[in-house]
Amino acid sequence: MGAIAGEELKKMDKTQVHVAREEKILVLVRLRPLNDKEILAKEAADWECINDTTVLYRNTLREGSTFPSAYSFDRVYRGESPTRQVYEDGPKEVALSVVKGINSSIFAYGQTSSGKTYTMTGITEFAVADIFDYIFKHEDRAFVVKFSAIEIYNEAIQDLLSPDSTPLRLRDDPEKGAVVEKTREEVLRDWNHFKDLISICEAQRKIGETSLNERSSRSHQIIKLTVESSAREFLGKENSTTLLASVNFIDLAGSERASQALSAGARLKEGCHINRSLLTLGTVIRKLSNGRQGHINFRDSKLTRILQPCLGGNARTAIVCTLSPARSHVEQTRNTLLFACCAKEVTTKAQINVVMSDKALVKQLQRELARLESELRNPAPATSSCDCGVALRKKDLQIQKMEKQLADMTKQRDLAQSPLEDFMKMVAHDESSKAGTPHFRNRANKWEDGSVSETSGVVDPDRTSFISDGTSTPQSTAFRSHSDEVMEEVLSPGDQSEEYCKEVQCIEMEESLASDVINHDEEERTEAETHLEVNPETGLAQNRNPSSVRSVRVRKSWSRGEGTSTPPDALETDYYPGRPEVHDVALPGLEFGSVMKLMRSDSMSSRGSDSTEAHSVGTPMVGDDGGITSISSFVQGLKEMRNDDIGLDKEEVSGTMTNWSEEFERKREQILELWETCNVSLVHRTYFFLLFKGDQADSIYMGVELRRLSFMKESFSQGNQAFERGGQTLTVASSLKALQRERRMLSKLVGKRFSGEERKRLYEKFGIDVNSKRRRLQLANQLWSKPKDIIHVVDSAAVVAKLVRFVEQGRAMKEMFGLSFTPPLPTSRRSHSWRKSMATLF
Ligand SMILES: Nc1ncnc2c1ncn2[C@@H]1O[C@H](COP(=O)(O)OP(=O)(O)OP(=O)(O)O)[C@@H](O)[C@H]1O
Repeated sequence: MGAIAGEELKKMDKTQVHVAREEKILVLVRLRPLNDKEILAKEAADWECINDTTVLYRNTLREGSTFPSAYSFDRVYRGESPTRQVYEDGPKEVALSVVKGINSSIFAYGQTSSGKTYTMTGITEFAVADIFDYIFKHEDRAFVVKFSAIEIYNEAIQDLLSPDSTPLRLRDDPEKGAVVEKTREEVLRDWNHFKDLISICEAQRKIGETSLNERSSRSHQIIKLTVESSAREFLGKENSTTLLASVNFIDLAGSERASQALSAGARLKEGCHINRSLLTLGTVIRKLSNGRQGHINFRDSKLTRILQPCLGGNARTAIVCTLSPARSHVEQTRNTLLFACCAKEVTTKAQINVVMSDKALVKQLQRELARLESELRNPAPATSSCDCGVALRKKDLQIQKMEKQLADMTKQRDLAQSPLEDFMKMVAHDESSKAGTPHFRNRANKWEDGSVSETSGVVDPDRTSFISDGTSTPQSTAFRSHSDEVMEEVLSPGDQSEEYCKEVQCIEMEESLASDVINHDEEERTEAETHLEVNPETGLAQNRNPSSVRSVRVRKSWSRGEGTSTPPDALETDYYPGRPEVHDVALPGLEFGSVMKLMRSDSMSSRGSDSTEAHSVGTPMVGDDGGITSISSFVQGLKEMRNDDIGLDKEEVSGTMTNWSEEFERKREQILELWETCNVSLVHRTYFFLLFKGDQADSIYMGVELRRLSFMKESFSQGNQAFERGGQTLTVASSLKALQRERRMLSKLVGKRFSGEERKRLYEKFGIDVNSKRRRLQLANQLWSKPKDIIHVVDSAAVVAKLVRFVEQGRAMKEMFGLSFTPPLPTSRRSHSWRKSMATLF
């Protein structure tokens, strides 16, 4: 079967050619008169058709019922309405669709004894008569009408034309749906033949007596007429086509209450099957009426499988719902009406079914092909405008796609730019701070000249500085820990405001550290809290809750304060592809590698410095941002210093070579002391100490370090600023302040890097009471504090190395960084016990 095509179809008038017409199921309601039994029982007729479409429940005794009393359908029929009228008003048109190649179904639904068989018998006869009539009137067409009939009895399919009671099988056909196999089909010859076949069916159909119906149908009966027709003029020709459709006349068994039908035994069993299959039908109809949402359980009964095409498929369908008006059946009547209400919402999609001969099909396809080829060769104006439309639509799609790509790329660019812009702002701020005009603003708190809003109360646990409301100047509210007090005299107002800005900028990075503090054990919490003790001098209150510290943290800063020369390049490892991860020394919160890169490069250019920050060595390695420099930046700084003319000549180098072992010890002692005097970063000391252990190739670095430190010491002792490379300056105070900050940062790592047991051993080793408060800070303060005690030095280096995740790899590391200045000479291994110490310490 297929769509309408072919010569023959050209003969059909336009109204006949409806392809896949969608329409609602036609629903009629027929009210029968009270039967003799009901009259005898003086039953009241509670239902009445008040017009052609509405049936009304008239029971004054039941007023106040929640059920509706009026129901409307396509047509309703009162008891005295003849079946002919019922047929003519709707089922006729539906049934006669079959002669035009459209499948159709008419079925009766209702409770037992409501008049289904009475109605369907009439409708079937009228329809067949009309079909015959149509055939007689259309002599130009050759018709073939086939008759078949089945019943579904107790969920078994029986052929009503066959005496064989063997159940028929139901098979799923991909095109036709459920097909009953081996059904006997009779070609109808005439009216009489039809009547004979109907008689056979009536004789075969299971009828039983119940208290409600003497001749109660105990099965669902389906009479099927299949109508084929072809135009006579094309018969036998290769271009002939055939219209093929079926009409089903379905007389359902009636729902019944066992108590009312007084059924028992076989009747009761039949009733169960009937009710179950009708229940499935009701469910299917209800789901279909809801718009086919979800699974529809057609396969739950043979009835619904067979009826599937009638219920929303390729068929026109009419349902006649039959009712008993008797008061005793009011519930069953209501159920029927509810079914009818659902059914009228169900839509079917019928189409004309055309069967083409193979030859006709080939010819049809050839014609279609020729037409398309001709269109291609000679595009009509209409066609070309159509092409233009298609091209335009394509272009539109392309534009839409490109616009989306553009939007995505813009988003990506903005994402990449935002950290850069942030940094630019910071740099700008840095510059303006230097110029003495601090004007930093952060998201949470508006600062002007270093003040902060009342609600914020920013507390930096590291600097233990407190910033209060606008009435308190940074100077007056500066709250310092004991270690910061020494800085008092060196902080100018400008310095302070800049420092505050930087602190806020640092907050984001420090947040991770703070959260470590918060999330660690109680000991850690105690330390963090005691860190924020009230300044007894100012008596200013402050927020001591670490979580409030976190809440105001805003942004990481990569700028550095003056006097702190450690570069903010803890992620410098990004510039050393392939470097073992173990060399990366970065504090928590420094995982913004790409951001760092951007900021770093921009920072340098904005300052007009020639890599100043990356080249500074030896000064405290924790900047204002709290970051600890990486080993790579440390090495970079060493190389720069080595390459510069700092007064070392070859004679000096070669002279020291002669007795290098002694020279090394001597220089190392000096360096250790100078580190302490000049407040050199503990991380720097650790790197240097662990990298340079006595190889002659190290001599140049030892010399450079010694000279640099000596110069620094001299400058400090004269009260001058020690210069750092690139114009950076360093004072005793600023170097000490940075060193103290570094100690605090390191103290926060103690809980992360060492287990509880290891910490306990460390406290004991460094003479710290394991139950004392702020013992981690005590430990950090102890590190590298005894330059003359080599055991202490070795232990300190081991602790710091672990805190910053530096793993000494001796020569391999140095060579990797290209630190050998002179060709390697035979090494005289010193008996430094640091390795041993590292192993036993933790
Ligand atoms: N509209 C009607 N006018 C007059 N008599 C009717 C009408 N409808 C039904 N009857 C009569 O009511 C009785 C029951 O009808 P019928 O057998 O058609 O009911 P049914 O719904 O098919 O019952 P079941 O489901 O038990 O088979 C029959 O005697 C029939 O003649």
